[in-house]
Amino acid sequence: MLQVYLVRHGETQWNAERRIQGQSDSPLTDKGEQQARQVAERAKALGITHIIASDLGRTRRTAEIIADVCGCGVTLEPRLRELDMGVLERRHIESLTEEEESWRRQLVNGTADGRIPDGESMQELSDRMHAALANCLELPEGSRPMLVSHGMALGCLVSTILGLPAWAERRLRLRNCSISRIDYQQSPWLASGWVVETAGDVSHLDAPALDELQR
Ligand SMILES: O=C(O)[C@H](O)COP(=O)(O)O
Repeated sequence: MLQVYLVRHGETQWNAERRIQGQSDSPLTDKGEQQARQVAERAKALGITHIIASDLGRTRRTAEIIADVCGCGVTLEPRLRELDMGVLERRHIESLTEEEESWRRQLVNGTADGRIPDGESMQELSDRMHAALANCLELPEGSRPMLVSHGMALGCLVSTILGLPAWAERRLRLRNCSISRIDYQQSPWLASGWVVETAGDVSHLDAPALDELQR
């Protein structure tokens, strides 16, 4: 049975400032670096063999820290990027006009084909995340990969594995440096294929990220 571990990157400067990132980027905070080091220790204990990361800076940095401790390389996978948040990227979430907030709420409240102007729909996000995940099935027998990605991207992947439509209301919170596990299996008691074993585990972290305090 193939186990795939999913990690959201460490806390960034814009996470802390509640600024929309999407496919724009900001550096990890000191806490984000600390979180990444704690994920790395858990990854080593789990016997992670491959680190596959979104090519954005915050995920690359998180992956590098994990890979250094696990002694493996990092493969960059652009399909693991965060949802493209279009014209609202870089904007502080409290600064949005009513119309701009309505665009963002379409993504949060579940609207088929909802998107921010110049951005991506949740269905488009789901399609590319599942394509990136499917590549893990090509890894050598006995591999144990860890995918380093983003909050909405991983939330969409886990939700769709559970059978929700990509545009379903967002009700799964994945904290910075949380670890989720999905298995590809043929158990007689579960649907064949991908199943969710754990979601959003933060037991390896010793301090909440700012976004936990803000929400
Ligand atoms: O700000 C965003 O774009 C997302 O809501 C969170 O993205 P992140 O997981 O890359 O921080």
